[in-house]
Amino acid sequence: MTALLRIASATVRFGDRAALDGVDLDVAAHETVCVLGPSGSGKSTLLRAVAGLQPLDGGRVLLDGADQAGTPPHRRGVGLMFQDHQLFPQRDVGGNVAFGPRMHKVPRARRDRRVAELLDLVGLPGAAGREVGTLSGGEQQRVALARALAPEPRLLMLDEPLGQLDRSLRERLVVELRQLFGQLGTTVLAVTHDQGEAFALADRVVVMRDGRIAQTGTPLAVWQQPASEFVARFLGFDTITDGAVSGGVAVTDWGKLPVPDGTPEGPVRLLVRPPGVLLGPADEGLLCEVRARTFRGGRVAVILGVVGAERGPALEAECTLRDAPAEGERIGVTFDPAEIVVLDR
Ligand SMILES: Nc1ncnc2c1ncn2[C@@H]1O[C@H](COP(=O)(O)OP(=O)(O)OP(=O)(O)O)[C@@H](O)[C@H]1O
Repeated sequence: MTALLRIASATVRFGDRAALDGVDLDVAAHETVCVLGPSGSGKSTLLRAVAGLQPLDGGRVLLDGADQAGTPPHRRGVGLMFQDHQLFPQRDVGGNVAFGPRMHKVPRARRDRRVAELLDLVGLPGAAGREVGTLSGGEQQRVALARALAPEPRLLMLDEPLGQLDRSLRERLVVELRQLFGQLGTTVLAVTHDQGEAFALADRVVVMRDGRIAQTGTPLAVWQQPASEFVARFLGFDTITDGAVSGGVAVTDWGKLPVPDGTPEGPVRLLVRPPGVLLGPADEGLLCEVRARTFRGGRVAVILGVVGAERGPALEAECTLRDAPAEGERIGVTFDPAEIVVLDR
């Protein structure tokens, strides 16, 4: 199957620094791919290169198999929605949404029908006559989305689409967006620095670092098996330590940890995901003391120090509020081998 979008060895340099450094990425039709990464990792440059707003210094961008070199942005059939969605303030909602179809000389009656349909879809039925200045931030975002969808782009690209909205609104909109893209069969390439947003929206996530792809996979696969320390820390996992593997176990600051079958002997870097840190009575397993508790939604992150190794790295467990031990309490820790990940160095 041909990818709808193929990015092959894409390279963009600013001076002697590569903002994109040989990036390869395919996006299939109807797929939603979210590009994640810290500030400056090249996410926006990647979108701009696909849109034709940023020339490549090397490599190619293909849409439906056709090399886009020399094709100007407005002929690529891609829709773009930026963080500062920049609605036209002098036009009403309908005028904003109809902008693309008008440029493509779509007849008025069809245009009006399309505007009404799209406003229904984004949850703003009947809003065509409203002034843009009277809309809330979330409503403006929806209008920007309807405007980007109006010309029926073969690829929709979103740059921090929900960036400026408050968290609860973002969480709601991201669910709506996912439903909407599923319903329309839209192919989406989105950029965000917010992992929660990416994981909720994407069929596949791509984590970038310094202009390169650090990891790509389904949200679940990346979450459960971060490939490297960089990806693990970017996702917020800090329970990482060195170990020495021998005979199927790793000797670490946290005692002997089971490692996955096939892990080579010798030094390793290990991540213990919080669900793999199991709490029990103080006389069983590794003796730890609760240093702190942090509330995260309905769960509690329990930060543990190993008794007798106070300077060693902290462990983090995850509990329900009811099961969370109190600060200062001593408990015994055992480890679930399924949650131990060997990281690439
Ligand atoms: N026009 C430009 N001129 C010079 N350097 C640039 C230009 N555009 C981007 N860069 C540099 O390229 C690198 C990648 O930038 P890019 O905007 O793609 O990152 P990003 O991952 O989207 O970051 P953010 O999350 O902060 O938007 C950065 O180091 C940036 O400073």
